[in-house]
Amino acid sequence: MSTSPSWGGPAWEKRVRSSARVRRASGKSVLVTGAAGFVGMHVAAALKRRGDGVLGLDNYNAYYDPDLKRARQALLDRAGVFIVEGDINDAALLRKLFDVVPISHVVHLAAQAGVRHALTDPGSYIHSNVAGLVAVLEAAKAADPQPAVVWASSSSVYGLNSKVPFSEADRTDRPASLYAATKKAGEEIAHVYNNIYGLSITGLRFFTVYGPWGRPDMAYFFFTRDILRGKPVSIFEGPDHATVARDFTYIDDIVRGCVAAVDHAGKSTGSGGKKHGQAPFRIYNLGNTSPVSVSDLVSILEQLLKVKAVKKFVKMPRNGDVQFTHANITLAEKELGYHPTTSLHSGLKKFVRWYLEYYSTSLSKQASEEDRSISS
Ligand SMILES: NC(=O)c1ccc[n+]([C@@H]2O[C@H](COP(=O)([O-])OP(=O)(O)OC[C@H]3O[C@@H](n4cnc5c(N)ncnc54)[C@H](O)[C@@H]3O)[C@@H](O)[C@H]2O)c1
Ligand SMILES: O=C(O)[C@H]1O[C@H](OP(=O)(O)OP(=O)(O)OC[C@H]2O[C@@H](n3ccc(=O)[nH]c3=O)[C@H](O)[C@@H]2O)[C@H](O)[C@@H](O)[C@@H]1O
Repeated sequence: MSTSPSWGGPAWEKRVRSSARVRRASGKSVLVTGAAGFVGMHVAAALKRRGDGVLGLDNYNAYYDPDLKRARQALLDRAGVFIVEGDINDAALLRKLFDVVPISHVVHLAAQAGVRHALTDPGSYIHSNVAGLVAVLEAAKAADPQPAVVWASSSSVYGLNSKVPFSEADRTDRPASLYAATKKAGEEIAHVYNNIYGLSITGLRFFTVYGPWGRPDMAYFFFTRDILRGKPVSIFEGPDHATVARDFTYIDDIVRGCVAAVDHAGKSTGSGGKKHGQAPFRIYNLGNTSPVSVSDLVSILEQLLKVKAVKKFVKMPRNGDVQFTHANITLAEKELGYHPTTSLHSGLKKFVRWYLEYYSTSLSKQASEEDRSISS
C-alpha cells in the first residue's frame, strides 16, 4: 500500500506560495531550513519583518523539547511564515519547494547541533550535517533560478588550535568533536558545489549563540534551570585548573550578521568574490570578540536570578569540548558591516527575563531530566 506524503496538494502549495511572497519590491524570497530552531526562528522573523518572502523547513526532531520548537512555529505562523514539516534529506520535497516558488536565497540552519551529544548519537550528525547539506546543495544546484546559499558552520571547526583569536584563514584540520568534523566537512563540500556548479555560498562560523528562545541543551540554559532548582552546576576546567571560556554571542547580533550575509551573497566584491565568472565562496566568523569564562557566566546568572549556585568545579571531560574560543571578526566587520553590540550581561538579562516570564511558566513542564541527559 502506498502512503501519500504529508506535503503537496493545492492547499499546501497555496500556503507555500503565500509564505514565500515578497512584500517589498526589493525583497528576497528565502527558504530558511531549521526554522523551528533557535537561530532559524529569529532569522526567519527578521527577514519577514523587513519584507522578504520567507518559507521555513524543519523536521521537529526530538533532540530537545519539541514543544519549544512548536511554540517557535506558532510565533512564526502569526508573523506569516509557514514552516513545512519535513527532512532536508527528502530530495523530492526539496525539488517540490523549488518548483512551487522561485527561491532567491537559502539560509541553511537545519543541523544536528551540540558538541557533546555526538558521543551518544554520532549517526544523527552524519544524517543532518553531511548527507542533509549535500541534499540541500543538490536541490539548490538544480533549481531555476539557482539560489545563493548562506549556511551555518561553527566556531568548533577551529578545534585544537591554540592561537587566538581565531581568524578565517587559520587551521581547521584538527577538530575535537564529531560535530566539528561534520561542520568542517560541510565547508569542504560547500566548496565543491561552488567550484563545479557555480553556487554562491557563504559559510558563517557562529560562536556559542545565546538568548531568548534558546536551546535547552546549552550550558547557559540548563545552568539557569539548575540554579533555580538548587541543583549543582558543573563548571569545566582545563588542565591545572585552566579557565574554560567562550566567545558568547547574543542572538540579535547573529541575526544581523545572517541578514547582512544574505544581502551580500550576490555581490562580487570582497573576499571570495566573483573571479572569471565564478560565483563567490565566502566564510566569516560571527562572534563577539570578548570571551567570558564559564565561571563568570555562572556568576552573572547568580546575579540576575538572585540565587546562589551550587558550584562543582570539574576537570573538563574528554567530550569534544575545546577550552577556549575567541573570534577575530575583522572580515565580517569589513564586508558585512557586522558589529556585535551586546555584552554577555545584558544579553543574559534578556534571556533570564524570557525564561522566567515565559518558558518556566508555560513550557518547561517535562524539560528537566531529558535535557540534562543530552547535555552531560
Ligand atoms: N546555537 C549555537 O551556539 C550555534 C553555534 C555554532 C553553529 N550553530 C549552527 O547554527 C545552526 C542553528 O543552530 P541552533 O542553535 O538554532 O540549533 P537548533 O537545534 O535549535 O536548530 C536546528 C533546527 O534544525 C532542525 N533539523 C535538524 N535536523 C534536521 C533535518 N535533517 N531536517 C530538517 N530539519 C532538521 C531541528 O529540528 C531544529 O529545529 C545549526 O547549523 C548549528 O550547528 C549554532
Ligand atoms: O560555537 C559553536 O560552534 C558551538 O557553540 C555551542 O557549543 P558550546 O560552546 O560547547 O556551548 P555549550 O554547550 O553551551 O557550552 C558552553 C561552555 O560551558 C561548558 N560547560 C558545559 C556543560 C557543563 O556541564 N559545564 C560546562 O562548564 C562547555 O565546556 C563550554 O565551555 C553550541 O552548542 C554548538 O552547537 C555550536 O556549534
